[in-house]
Amino acid sequence: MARPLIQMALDSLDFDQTVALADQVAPYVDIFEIGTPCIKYNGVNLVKELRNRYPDKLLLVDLKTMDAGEYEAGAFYAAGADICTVLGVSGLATIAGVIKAAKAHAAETQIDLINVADKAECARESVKLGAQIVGIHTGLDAQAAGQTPFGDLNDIARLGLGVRISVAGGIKPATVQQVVEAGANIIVVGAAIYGAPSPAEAAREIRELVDAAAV
Ligand SMILES: O=C([C@H](O)CO)[C@H](O)[C@H](O)COP(=O)(O)O
Repeated sequence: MARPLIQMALDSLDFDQTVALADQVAPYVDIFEIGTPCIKYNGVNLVKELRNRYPDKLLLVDLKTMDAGEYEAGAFYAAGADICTVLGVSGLATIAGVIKAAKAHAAETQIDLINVADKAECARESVKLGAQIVGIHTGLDAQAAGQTPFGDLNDIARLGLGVRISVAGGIKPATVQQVVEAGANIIVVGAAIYGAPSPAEAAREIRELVDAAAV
């Protein structure tokens, strides 16, 4: 099995805390995600800072774009994003716009299936348009209401779409093996790392568990 990637969700609003957290966990993660609240608060300057600091890491900007796809995402790809996210619920025109912006910068697009009613159909159509990553995502509010991403991950993995599948939504050490075995190629972890007494130690543990599960 190919080694799944670990994506660190940087969900603080504070610019300096975000950069400091990235520095702590960098040895153990493959992708830095600038989370949606964080990118809204800090904008392209944070993309540029992390790009300059970590030229060799993948950088995902969790825009969750809902409209004006090409226009909104273009600025973030230009600032150094490798991947931007667009909401599946935005519709195919917006998704196509983000994909167009990504192609212009030799970058990638992730569809976020959060709150999409027919996730299989949305994933299929998005992949046809050229999206490279399908994101299964139980957001923070849905998590607080007791939801998890595991059922959706199994359903989407079974489709065999031939693109990478990302999973997000409360992933922690106890659930890493389950999501790797279900076919996730990108494991997103936020609170389980940034909320731990030692984020670096928590990230190291996740790295070991992901690598062990993928053998
Ligand atoms: O995308 C996220 C959320 O919607 C806020 O933007 C989180 O980054 C994602 O859910 C991962 O964080 P955890 O669920 O805390 O692991």
